[in-house]
Amino acid sequence: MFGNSSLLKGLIVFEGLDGAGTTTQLRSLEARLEALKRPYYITFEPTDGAVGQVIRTVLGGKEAFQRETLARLFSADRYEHLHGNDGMIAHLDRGDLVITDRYLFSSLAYQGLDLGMEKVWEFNRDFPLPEILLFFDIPPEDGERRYSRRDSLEIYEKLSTQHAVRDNYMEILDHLKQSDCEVIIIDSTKSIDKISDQVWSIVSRHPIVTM
Ligand SMILES: Nc1ncnc2c1ncn2[C@@H]1O[C@H](COP(=O)(O)OP(=O)(O)OP(=O)(O)O)[C@@H](O)[C@H]1O
Ligand SMILES: Cc1cn([C@H]2C[C@H](O)[C@@H](COP(=O)(O)O)O2)c(=O)[nH]c1=O
Repeated sequence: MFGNSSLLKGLIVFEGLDGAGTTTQLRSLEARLEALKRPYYITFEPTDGAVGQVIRTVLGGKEAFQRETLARLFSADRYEHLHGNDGMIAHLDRGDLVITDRYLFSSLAYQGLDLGMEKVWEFNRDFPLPEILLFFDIPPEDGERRYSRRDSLEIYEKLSTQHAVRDNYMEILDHLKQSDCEVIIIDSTKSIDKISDQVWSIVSRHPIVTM
């Protein structure tokens, strides 16, 4: 896994368990990039495109697909997210710093639970790796406390599942040592402001922000 993958300069990925705080940190990062008037594109997976909307019905429990169908849908959504007309590559070509909330590592960690990571990798092996991966690390119990405040839960938001997802993420981070992707682990139990400062200390040194 990852050994022969290419790297997309200017692409930063946020990953973590449910409730790790990636949405909160993306908002904070967006405010800082906006204030500095740096070129950026903040995005997420599953996307709000046609395939992403179908995926959301499955995550919400309204629709049930075969496990492999779901893994292939995430991969199809990602293809469009990356290569679509207004996709991540188009933004990178325009000179934007691109930050996405979740990417192929989520497929490996979550769909890997049912199918095994090697099988999921088959559907994702052609996607390039990001330049930087920020992994927002949180004990599953803390994540659960945060997402449990929501009105409705999604299919993966169960404590036992989150433990298994975290194990998969740890394996993924280990595999990434074979690649040129820079992996940074963020302690997501810290305060929102402290994490925001740490994220900014990493992102603000990127050439697209400093130039
Ligand atoms: N560092 C933090 N300390 C305490 N609470 C936090 C922290 N970061 C986020 N939260 C709170 O936890 C909840 C979940 O945060 P957020 O939506 O950012 O997580 P997420 O990683 O995007 O979750 P998911 O992937 O499940 O959508 C929110 O109520 C948010 O205010
Ligand atoms: C991209 C992607 C996501 N998932 C899962 C992970 C989360 O449980 C949800 C997305 O929820 P969020 O609150 O919007 O972060 O979907 C997945 O299983 N596989 C994937 O590839």
